[in-house]
Amino acid sequence: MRIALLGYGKMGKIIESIAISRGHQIVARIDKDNAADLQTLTNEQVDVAIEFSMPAVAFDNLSTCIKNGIPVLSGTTGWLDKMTDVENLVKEKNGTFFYASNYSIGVNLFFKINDFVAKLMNPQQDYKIDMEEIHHTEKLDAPSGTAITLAEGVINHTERKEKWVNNSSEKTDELSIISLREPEVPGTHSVHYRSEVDTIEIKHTAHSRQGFALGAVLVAEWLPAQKGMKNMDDFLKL
Ligand SMILES: NC(=O)C1=CN([C@@H]2O[C@H](COP(=O)(O)OP(=O)(O)OC[C@H]3O[C@@H](n4cnc5c(N)ncnc54)[C@H](OP(=O)(O)O)[C@@H]3O)[C@@H](O)[C@H]2O)C=CC1
Ligand SMILES: O=C(O)C1=N[C@H](C(=O)O)C[C@H](O)C1
Repeated sequence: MRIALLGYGKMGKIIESIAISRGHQIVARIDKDNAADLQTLTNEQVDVAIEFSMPAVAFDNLSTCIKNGIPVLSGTTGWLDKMTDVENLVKEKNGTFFYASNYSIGVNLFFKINDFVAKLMNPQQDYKIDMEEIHHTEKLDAPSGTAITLAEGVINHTERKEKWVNNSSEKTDELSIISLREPEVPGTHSVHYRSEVDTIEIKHTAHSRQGFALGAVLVAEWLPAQKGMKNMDDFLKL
């Protein structure tokens, strides 16, 4: 398959090496210095684009691909306020777009575990719920996209929770997400249910970025045959 990489940083480089090891060809590497080259890419040169860039530029990158008829998957976090615009563009252009806050298979199983635990704990009012995410110090956004997905899972299944906040909170209707930044951490997420007598904790620890990158390449292999807005549940049939 002919792949265009949009964003050639930490993730772009690992995705490149996995894609090549699986027999694919990297036909474009778009980064800050050659960002204008994206305008010239067409679906005759590229089968799929993989976008891991930065919150401020992701929407423009994705829109260009959709306008140029290139199926595109994005892992960039911190731009989701523009998702409705992407949906409208995909409809208008009959395009193909895939988004996941986390491409690791393990994290997507963890999302399902999180939903199950939240449902089970919903009636247990003695437990206070809070979350923590830890990432490397270069991360631009907080809370992480993965933490937001987990928080949405908890809120959807917990009657007393209305919204998440990115600070410590004692309000019953708020779900607190604490974001910590430490050198070299690829991504650790935990959800805690704390009572006077015990704590129940579910936790996912990424040991490297390999799981995110492999997931993105597997989705890229599947995506060109799809149409419309797609996500990990469609891909994994979870
Ligand atoms: N969904 C998932 O599974 C995962 C998501 N992520 C997310 O992916 C994104 C990228 O992560 P990561 O690779 O670690 O970040 P990096 O900062 O290492 O890489 C981002 C790259 O984007 C480049 N860039 C800047 N402007 C543009 C532009 N206009 N077009 C294309 N590229 C551009 C940057 O260049 P320069 O440095 O020169 O500015 C940099 O090389 C983040 O939002 C992160 O949260 C990360 C891991 C997993
Ligand atoms: O920036 C990162 O590194 C990561 N970003 C994603 C997120 O915001 O959830 C996924 C993963 O946790 C690594």
